[in-house]
Amino acid sequence: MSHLTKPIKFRVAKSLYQRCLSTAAPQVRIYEVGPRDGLQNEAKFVPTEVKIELINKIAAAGIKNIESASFVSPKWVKQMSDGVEVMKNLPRAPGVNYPVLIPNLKGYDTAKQCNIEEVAIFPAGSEGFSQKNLNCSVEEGLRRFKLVADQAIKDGLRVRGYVSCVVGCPYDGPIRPKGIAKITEQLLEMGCYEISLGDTIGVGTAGSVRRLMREVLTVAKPDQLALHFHDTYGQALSNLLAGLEFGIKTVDSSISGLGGCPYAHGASGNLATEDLVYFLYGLGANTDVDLVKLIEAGRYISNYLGKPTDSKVNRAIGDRFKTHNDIAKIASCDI
Ligand SMILES: CC(C)(COP(=O)([O-])OP(=O)([O-])OC[C@H]1O[C@@H](n2cnc3c(N)ncnc32)[C@H](O)[C@@H]1OP(=O)([O-])[O-])[C@@H](O)C(=O)NCCC(=O)NCCSC(=O)C[C@@](C)(O)CC(=O)[O-]
Repeated sequence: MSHLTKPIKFRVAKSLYQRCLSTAAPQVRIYEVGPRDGLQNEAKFVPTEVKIELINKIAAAGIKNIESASFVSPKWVKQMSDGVEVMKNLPRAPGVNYPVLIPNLKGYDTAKQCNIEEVAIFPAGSEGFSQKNLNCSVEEGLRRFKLVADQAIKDGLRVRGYVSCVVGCPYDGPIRPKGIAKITEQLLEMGCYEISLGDTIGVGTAGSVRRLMREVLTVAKPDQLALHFHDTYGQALSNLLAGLEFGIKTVDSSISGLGGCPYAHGASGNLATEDLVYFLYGLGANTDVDLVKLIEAGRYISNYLGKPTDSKVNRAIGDRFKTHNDIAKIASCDI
């Protein structure tokens, strides 16, 4: 039995292991958002070739879903203004999905020229954030996103939906789960195959995530949901554990913990992909991800940006452990 498939000894993780899985190991689908959500907040423009190299390194580590660009207005987010160049020059690895973020039909028409298979639409869960991020009300945002979803589905593309500010909003404060469930339902009705619940400013706790899950699961099945936690208050992993206990199997994360939103000041990066993979190793999950290569990808972008990684695992591993199995052993406390 490999270290990756071995049930671990902590009681909470063992119960999760037993509850979530019918097979030998938990299956968690990782949806990487670093090249988009991670980089969009960087003030200094990251050249197209660096973005492409980062995406290639993440794919080489075994991540199968990598949100690679957005086609938003360059006046609003300049960092993402090279979406066409990224998507036209990006080599596609077999079996890897490269979705892009789309705000409106104009962005969709541009993206459509770039050999894309999946788009993500992103209404806000609060009025204040919708006005700042999309320059329109939640209702108007949903109307525009429906136009995008209708067209994408007609063109044979997959559509993913985000709801942002699912727990708290930097402008409106705490957000009621009922409203988030309603938007989730509307996105499902539009034909989204999955809805990612975004704690955009990272204020959620295991308690607020549980309340949110109970409400949203009245309109969606667990396999129609994904969890997207920013780690501003250091709660992302405990929030994730709370969400996984409801049977959610898709998790968004960002290489090196990069991220933030230009319209949510003070929000930090997403849950780091390296930390997520280490956490999943600990649960005995078979992620098919090579954490050593992932750590290299994280270091590549942190070095380029000239700042320390926000992944605790990347920092802790240092240069001490060189192989996938070494790290898996530490994560399962089996040394
Ligand atoms: C929605 C808009 C476009 C409205 O922006 P607007 O200014 O209201 O748009 P408009 O329709 O009035 O058009 C104004 C100008 O923008 C142009 N324009 C309009 N659309 C596009 C486009 N797609 N691509 C290129 N150009 C565009 C349009 O052609 C026009 O050009 P002009 O005639 O002045 O020369 C703008 O507010 C926008 O781009 N917002 C996106 C902001 C953003 O990217 N935020 C970060 C992503 S969301 C996020 O991070 C949260 C998430 C998803 O990760 C979940 C979580 O973390 O929880």
